[in-house]
Amino acid sequence: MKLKVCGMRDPDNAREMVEGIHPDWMGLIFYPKSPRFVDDHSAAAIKALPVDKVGVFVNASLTEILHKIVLFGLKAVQLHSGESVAFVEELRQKTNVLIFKVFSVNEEIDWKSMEPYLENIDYFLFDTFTEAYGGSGKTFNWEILLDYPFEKPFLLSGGLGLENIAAIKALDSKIPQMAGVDINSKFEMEPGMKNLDLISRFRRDI
Ligand SMILES: O=C(O)c1ccccc1N[C@@H]1O[C@H](COP(=O)(O)O)[C@@H](O)[C@H]1O
Repeated sequence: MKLKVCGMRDPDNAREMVEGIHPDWMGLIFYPKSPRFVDDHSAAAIKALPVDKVGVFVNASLTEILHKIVLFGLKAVQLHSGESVAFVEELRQKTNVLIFKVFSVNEEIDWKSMEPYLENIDYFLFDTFTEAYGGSGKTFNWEILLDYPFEKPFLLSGGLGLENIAAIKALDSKIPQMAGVDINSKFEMEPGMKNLDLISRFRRDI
């Protein structure tokens, strides 16, 4: 199962995380209203670390996303708001990084509305709905995902913690398209500062 550790912004904490955990991806949140917002100075320091970086964007312009991809050597972008199909298509044409399209889950998922994105993205990512866009620390009802109708792989997110390991593995065994997990606020000492001991335990047991 792939592992994305999101919301890193302290270069020392990020380096220790990469050296100790070797995640598949590290997420950098470029949304100024997030308590995990990474400024350009810190992102530049993190750029050199040997891990694939995912830029997380909320209501960002195409120009901003393309600029950050080049500036920080991003390998993927996570589109965490209501980006249109046309927006994603244009992004796909202008860059070759992986695209994760987020769908925030409230009570239900409208599978039909996801279909037009299929040809221009690499992963769907399911997160718990929150007015703050992400980082809620809450899980959603994963039963909904048992009806997942596409071949496209997806990542599970939203409030994942050590207490969810057994349930994550059970879900993973039932849905072949589930490619990995995205962890964030449940592994923090404070917003943006990860507890590496907790992440190691998660990595070991997942
Ligand atoms: O973490 C944030 O502050 C955040 C803000 C805006 C958009 C995305 C954000 N984080 C993403 O939220 C999910 C779930 O996080 P959590 O486990 O519930 O804390 C994760 O994908 C982060 O990338």
